[in-house]
Amino acid sequence: MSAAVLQACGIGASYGTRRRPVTALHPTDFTLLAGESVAVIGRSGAGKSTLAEIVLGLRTASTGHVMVHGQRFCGAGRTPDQDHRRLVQGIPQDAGASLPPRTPVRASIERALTKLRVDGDHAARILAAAETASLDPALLERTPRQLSGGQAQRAAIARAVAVGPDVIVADEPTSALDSATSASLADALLALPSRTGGALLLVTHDDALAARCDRILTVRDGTVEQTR
Ligand SMILES: Nc1ncnc2c1ncn2[C@@H]1O[C@H](COP(=O)(O)OP(=O)(O)OP(=O)(O)O)[C@@H](O)[C@H]1O
Repeated sequence: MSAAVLQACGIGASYGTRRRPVTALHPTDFTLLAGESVAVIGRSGAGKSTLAEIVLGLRTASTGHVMVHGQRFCGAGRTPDQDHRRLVQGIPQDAGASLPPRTPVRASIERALTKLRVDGDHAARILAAAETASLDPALLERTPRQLSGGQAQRAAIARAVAVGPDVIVADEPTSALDSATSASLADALLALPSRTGGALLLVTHDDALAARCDRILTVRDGTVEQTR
């Protein structure tokens, strides 16, 4: 059996004021194993992005904590340490959210590697990540504005992979693409766990895409159920 790479232990989130909190995510537990893909589905407003943002360490949980390889990654009132940020990386709905639009992709990835204190040969890492993301390496010299939507999403995948995370969280990464581009990007995404040895948490409204994942977490009104 594969090892647990990420454990969510009672993570929950609320908005509003301390006196009048509104629960967006009830305390929830789940585990991601090495090499597996897990879909997160549910209606609009159910709490999927809230869940994804907590796992990414972008949003502070109001309860619980997240462990990566048995070490505390983030928790209630606590964001990840700079040294740990690289462990979980995101692919957003729109690549523009992770890549500056006017900077060549290679330079943006290089900057991320430096900021996250990733050791080793950065050029080799970037090339290998482009290959994993099925991104033509020539496109690394272009800015996101000079790429199609699908190419820009592959560049965002390459950025996440180059960092060498244990977990990749993708929040509706195909929703802005046409169906053919979306299908080929889905193939690249679903190949990530076996190519990187890490886990993929994939938020999606696409039931067919979710069905291709190893497991499915369904969020209903802030409550997470494991439905497969
Ligand atoms: N910053 C915020 N302040 C107040 N309420 C918020 C905030 N962010 C999210 N919410 C609320 O929390 C709930 C969950 O939102 P979330 O974005 O996680 O849903 P979602 O399932 O990702 O929806 P969608 O599929 O439409 O992206 C919603 O009711 C939303 O209105």
